[in-house]
Amino acid sequence: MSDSSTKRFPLYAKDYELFEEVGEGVSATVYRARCIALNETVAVKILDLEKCRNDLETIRKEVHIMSLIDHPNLLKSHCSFIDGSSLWIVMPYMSGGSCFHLMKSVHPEGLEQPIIATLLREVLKALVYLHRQGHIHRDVKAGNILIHSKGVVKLGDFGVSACMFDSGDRMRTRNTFVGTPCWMAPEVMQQADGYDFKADIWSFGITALELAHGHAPFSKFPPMKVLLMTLQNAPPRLDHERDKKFSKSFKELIAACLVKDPKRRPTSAKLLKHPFFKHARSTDYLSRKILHGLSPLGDRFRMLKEVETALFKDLDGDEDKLSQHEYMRGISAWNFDLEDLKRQASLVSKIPADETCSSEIRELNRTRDVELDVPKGNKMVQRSNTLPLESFKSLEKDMINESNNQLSGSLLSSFRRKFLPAIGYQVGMLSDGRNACCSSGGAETKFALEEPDQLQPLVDIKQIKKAGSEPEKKPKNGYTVSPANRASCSATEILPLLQSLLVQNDIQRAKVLRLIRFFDPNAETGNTIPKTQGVLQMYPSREKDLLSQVQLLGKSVEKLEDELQRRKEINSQLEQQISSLTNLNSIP
Ligand SMILES: Nc1ncnc2c1ncn2[C@@H]1O[C@H](COP(=O)(O)OP(=O)(O)OP(=O)(O)O)[C@@H](O)[C@H]1O
Repeated sequence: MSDSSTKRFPLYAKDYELFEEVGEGVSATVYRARCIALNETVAVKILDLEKCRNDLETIRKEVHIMSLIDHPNLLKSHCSFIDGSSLWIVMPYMSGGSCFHLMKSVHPEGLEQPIIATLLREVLKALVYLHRQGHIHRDVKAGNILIHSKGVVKLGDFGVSACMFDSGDRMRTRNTFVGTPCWMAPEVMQQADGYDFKADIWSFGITALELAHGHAPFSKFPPMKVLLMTLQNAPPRLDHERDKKFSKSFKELIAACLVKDPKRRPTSAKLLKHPFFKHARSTDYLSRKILHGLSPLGDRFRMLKEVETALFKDLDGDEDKLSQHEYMRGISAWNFDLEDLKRQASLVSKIPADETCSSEIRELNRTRDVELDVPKGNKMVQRSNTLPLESFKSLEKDMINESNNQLSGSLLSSFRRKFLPAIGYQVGMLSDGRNACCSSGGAETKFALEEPDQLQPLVDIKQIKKAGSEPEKKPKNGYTVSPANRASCSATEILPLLQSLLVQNDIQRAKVLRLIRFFDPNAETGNTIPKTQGVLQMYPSREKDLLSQVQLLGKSVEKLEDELQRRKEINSQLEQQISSLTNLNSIP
């Protein structure tokens, strides 16, 4: 790689010749390209700002960090600029691609120890530098470790990084729920106050396991399950039997990183001195061992995309498949809406603390505040009915899978929401036309539109699994309590969940009405929800973009109406079951 630090890269799209696609993120596509004036091969990451999931500040930050960093193991941008409605980031071309893609295409079972040690050492050097500069990367994973044909390793993607020295709003983003769940540290999931560099050390440990096995721990599970498993299970490890080929020092390195209490994790600088890195070799070794003989990055990327398309042809409605799909693509789209998450969790646990709440329910509510295997002093272990962990802990294991599926589904909805164009973007930034990116950050005019997906109900007890050997019968609505189950399920366990279902219709309804009022503050909503067509007809002269938003919204309202109907049916069945359970419970 030639030293490009002194070169001036042009700031116009016409000065670059784009070739094949070599990578893809949520809102960006990466191309191999040539800078015509300098006759240099580069990578150009093009973000479609109209489709962008991030707000301008986030993008501005990524570009800013990429232009400022100066370390051989960090992917620095040559330049960036806006072309039409796209942001172009020009950077060194890493012809080996990412470790994630490398494993997916050539090493599905993972890499050999000396290769892992070499890769991790380089990544760790990048982290030492970043942490010294006060940055937390927050998305360390194989997908963001890029390799050049000469074996040079660089950590990229600063889309969700945060600065420890930020104040005000920027500081708050340090405490937000971003990253990719499989790699996310427990304290990040729990929104611990002011989590720090050590979050990267956890992700680093997970990345080490990912490189060893070819996939990250829990990668086959949907996001909510990953959250639960990370929080509740013992940290993942290299296995004694399965991972015999790896040294004791590797196992120790992973164990040192994957400690739930961040204070007990080593710093990046200390970790760099770990005996495991004695297994590391030169970067030449990397190029000989893993890059030699590989087909060009574009071909590998195209093949992976074809496999992915064949595997995930029909994603509609299948949340588990969608989850796997996003994992396969290796994207960092999992920046959930935390408020969504809390609201959803509160639906699981929120039990009316008023007269409608029986003493049994109150007792359950009190006893569900179970302390889990999480660092002391953390918010999540405090008594609360609105944070997720208590809620899930309080559910019977048999029930938890079902309700988790529902919750993760909703998180994915949250995730899908990021794809919807932000109207504010189109108005605020793109009308300016060409702008040097670093100076464009102030143009944000995004407004908060509560997206339709947010309205999806969360908690649905699809079924209570059978106890004993009685065959399970699933009625159409998916909820059944067989006589044997009734005997094993206490009313105190079931009633809170049933009650939470009862309040959901009202919540959904209120949200639909709010959305209608958003589009027409004067709308006569009363007790009736107008049909979708009605909403569209209200705005015949609005711009195309707004119309497509309304159409999207309309579809969701229709879905919601169906859902409301379905829930009404479930509710009436549940009421019957509540009364039969109450009767059962009253039998001495
Ligand atoms: N400089 C580069 N050289 C070669 N390939 C690259 C380069 N930068 C990125 N890629 C490829 O493109 C993919 C997407 O890039 P990147 O992760 O920066 O996009 P993103 O939209 O930020 O993704 P994410 O969804 O992970 O946030 C990477 O995983 C990598 O495979």
